[in-house]
Amino acid sequence: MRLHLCAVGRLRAGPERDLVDDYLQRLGRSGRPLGLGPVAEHEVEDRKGGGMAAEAALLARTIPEGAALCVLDERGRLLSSPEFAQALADWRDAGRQDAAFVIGGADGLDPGLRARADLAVSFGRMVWPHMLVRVMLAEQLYRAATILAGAPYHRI
Ligand SMILES: C[S@@+](CC[C@H](N)C(=O)[O-])C[C@H]1O[C@@H](n2cnc3c(N)ncnc32)[C@H](O)[C@@H]1O
Repeated sequence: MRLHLCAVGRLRAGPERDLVDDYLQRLGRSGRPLGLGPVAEHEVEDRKGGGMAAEAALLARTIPEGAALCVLDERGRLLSSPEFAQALADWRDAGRQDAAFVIGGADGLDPGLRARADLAVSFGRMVWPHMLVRVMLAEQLYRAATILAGAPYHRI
């Protein structure tokens, strides 16, 4: 199952970029034997001030047809890392070819896109900047792969 990180906004060179690159590289290696990956990042930017709806239209173009859709949203479900890993395994085992993980922009995610999601995941009730959410998502995807592989990275 191919994995897609779809985000509003560009992650410029810096510590967050380095962390995302590191976790995605590790995910690429750990995920391959599990049938998870490759991982692709898609960044969109609406320069015309069209708001959430315009961003949703740009994001929608990056989400492959039939992909399992997971949105990141502070109003979403609070999952443990093993529960998140299980969601990935369930989509893979159900024969999904793609899974897309979507991070919104400054105003959040368009309600229509949120309504389409198979899963809305919250990293807590506080609002995080989109670039930190991308780092945390990359780490949780890598952690999920290690959990599914039975590797010792996730110790609890
Ligand atoms: C700066 S936040 C936007 C917050 C916006 N006020 C809202 O209502 O969604 C940018 C994006 O980061 C993600 N995000 C921020 N905090 C989050 C959290 N606690 N859990 C999951 N995703 C979060 C969401 O995808 C959000 O659209």
